Amino acid sequence: MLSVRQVSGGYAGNVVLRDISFDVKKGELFGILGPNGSGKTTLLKMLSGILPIQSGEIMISGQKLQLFSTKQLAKMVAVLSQHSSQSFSYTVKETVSLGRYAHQKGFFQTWSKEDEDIVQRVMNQTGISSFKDKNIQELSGGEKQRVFLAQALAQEPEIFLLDEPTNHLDLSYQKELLDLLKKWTTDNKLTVISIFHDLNLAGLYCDRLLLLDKGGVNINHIPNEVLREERIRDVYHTEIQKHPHPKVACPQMVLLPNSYEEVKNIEINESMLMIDNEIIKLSSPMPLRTMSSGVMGAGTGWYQTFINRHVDKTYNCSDHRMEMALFLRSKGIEPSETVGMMTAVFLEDVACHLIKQDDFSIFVVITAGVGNAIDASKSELHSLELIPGTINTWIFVNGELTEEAFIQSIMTATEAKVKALHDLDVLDPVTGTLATGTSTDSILIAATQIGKKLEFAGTITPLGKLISNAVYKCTTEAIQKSKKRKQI
Ligand SMILES: Nc1ncnc2c1ncn2[C@@H]1O[C@H](COP(=O)(O)OP(=O)(O)OP(=O)(O)O)[C@@H](O)[C@H]1O
Repeated sequence: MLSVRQVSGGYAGNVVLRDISFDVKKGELFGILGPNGSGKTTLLKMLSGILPIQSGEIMISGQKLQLFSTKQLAKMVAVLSQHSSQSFSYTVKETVSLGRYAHQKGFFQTWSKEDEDIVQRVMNQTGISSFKDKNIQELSGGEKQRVFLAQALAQEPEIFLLDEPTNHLDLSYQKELLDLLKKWTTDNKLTVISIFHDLNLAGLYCDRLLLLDKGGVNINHIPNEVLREERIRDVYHTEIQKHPHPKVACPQMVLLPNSYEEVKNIEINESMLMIDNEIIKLSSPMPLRTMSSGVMGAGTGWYQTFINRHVDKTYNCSDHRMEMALFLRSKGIEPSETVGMMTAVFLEDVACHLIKQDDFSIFVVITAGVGNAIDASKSELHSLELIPGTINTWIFVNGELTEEAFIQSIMTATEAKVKALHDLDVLDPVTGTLATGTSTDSILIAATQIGKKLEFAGTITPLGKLISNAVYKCTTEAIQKSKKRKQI
């Protein structure tokens, strides 16, 4: 659809862009990124024909941009610039209707039913019909932005060029505008080329991204390749971290504020633990990064309070999450800031252990009942009935874990737990074979994310060795305590 070949140019005496080449396919949503002054707006001006290029070639549908007449270009290419809002004193509908100019035919240009229908439709789509008779000067920045968007859409262009279209728009209109553009690219094969400052919106909506740096192309690729931590850090000169979006397969970047570096080193240890008949509670002085399978706070997150709650063997509740949330609230604990687990084990039989290395440490807290023990290799022989007896494993790491290390910590802890069960000869009551766990075990890995960077947690790594050691010891001790209680 659009082809840019070795284009250079800028302003009198100031070459801003050098040797830019890229192609945009019909129906693509193509994002242009880059730091302030990298040449994004200059490039967009060149694509729209406002700014002549000094060398190279811009082709639209196989024809050189310079060979289009103004009217032909206006039919083909619509532009929503950053400064569209410096407007004349027209009503909203009049402003939108101006978008039809290039489509009007003959010397006495007449307003057709088609023109009217299109104007009505785009006003509905952009949510501006309700104030169509208002003077545009009376609108807010976001409302004006939507009016100019409607004007551009009324043009029914094949290519739509936008300079930071979400500027001035609140969260819901940002989403609506981009959803609408995306829909137009898929339904009507509209080609959208847009400048973005918000890397996350670009990552969410664009098919491809062009990253400009100091007037040149750094990369032109799919969002996942462009939005790489090292690349964005180098081009934007700022600390940033990449995360997967929780719902869709799109990259997201988060900024790291400077205050993040200033948090003092703290150690999660036994002094933060409180144990009574009802709960084991660990209150951290700051939120910890977690990965867990708790009833509350499952998955990944940041949590400050950790609860292991004793419930009766007969505990049965159709909505145990809701019941747990009510229970926590009754104790003055905020459920949204809490990782919560349940166990029928007597809480005084908990085993905990702090192990230190030179520059990091871990604190492990385990309760273990094995009435529900199961051999994972023969689990198909079990019915779904849940018998009380659960191993709840908490591992607090005073250090900074990578994503790999979080997952490896879970693997290492599980291996150490299985070995403890084997060495204690814990049997699956249904199969009579050695148990590998219980059917309701839960795990929590919680890290301060300050101090020593711990990249890996496999069994042979420094962190893995500590986890293996502490989990094996604590699981063994907790099972022995709970077995002893049963014998009494
Ligand atoms: N009209 C102009 N005349 C001369 N130089 C200009 C003009 N407009 C922009 N420039 C210069 O061209 C360079 C690129 O500007 P441009 O507006 O294209 O950057 P940008 O990437 O869009 O930046 P921003 O993110 O700040 O909008 C800058 O150094 C700027 O000072």
